Amino acid sequence: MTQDELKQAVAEAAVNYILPLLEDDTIVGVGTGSTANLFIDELAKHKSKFDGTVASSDASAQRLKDHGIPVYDLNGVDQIRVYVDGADESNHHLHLIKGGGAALTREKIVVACSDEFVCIADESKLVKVLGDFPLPVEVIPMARSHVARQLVKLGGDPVYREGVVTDNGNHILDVYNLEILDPIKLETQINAIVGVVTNGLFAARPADVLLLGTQEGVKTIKP
Ligand SMILES: O=C[C@H](O)[C@H](O)[C@H](O)COP(=O)(O)O
Repeated sequence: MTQDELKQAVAEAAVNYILPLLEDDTIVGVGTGSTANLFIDELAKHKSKFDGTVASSDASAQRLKDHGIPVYDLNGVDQIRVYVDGADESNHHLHLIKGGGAALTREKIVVACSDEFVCIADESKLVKVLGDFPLPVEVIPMARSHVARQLVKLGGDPVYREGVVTDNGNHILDVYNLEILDPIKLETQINAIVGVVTNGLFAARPADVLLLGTQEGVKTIKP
């Protein structure tokens, strides 16, 4: 199977995973990226079985609306039953790196409001140690150089993602050459730098389940 076929398989598996959770008043949290897009397309086939969604990006919100699926403002929603999203890397504890599509902050906010986080990814994303994928950090624009200097002190090589403005109006630094042996500690350290909005480590609140697309089928991995 190609990588795209593996992504399609996990998108379908995610819908099958959440179907028993859906009731008339259920709100589904929806992530961002190519894998999440396939999930949205599969979810649309069941749009009569739940209330609506909260999206983690303007792009996903638009795709959901194009399918006729209601998208709610997070501030008007009490409870998100389940959040489904892709990742750039996952270790075996389901600590993740996310933000390759610059949606990390809204993703982390929606995860924080969700009862369960289902991560969907093809097998190329599962790693022993996080950090081969450069860690995205969303920064307030005027703080970009200051934050970059602090990230160098933490051992990384930050690179400004030129031309990218997040949905929140901020910039992204991609931090190369980190060997992330303690993801929870590094997530906390980077978030403590003044000017950082958030970073792409999802370790303090990891995924609850990883549906991993492999050549042997979709595997369900729990920490
Ligand atoms: O900001 C983007 C998100 O964190 C994505 O979930 C992540 O980059 C994975 O995207 P894809 O499914 O396209 O590999």
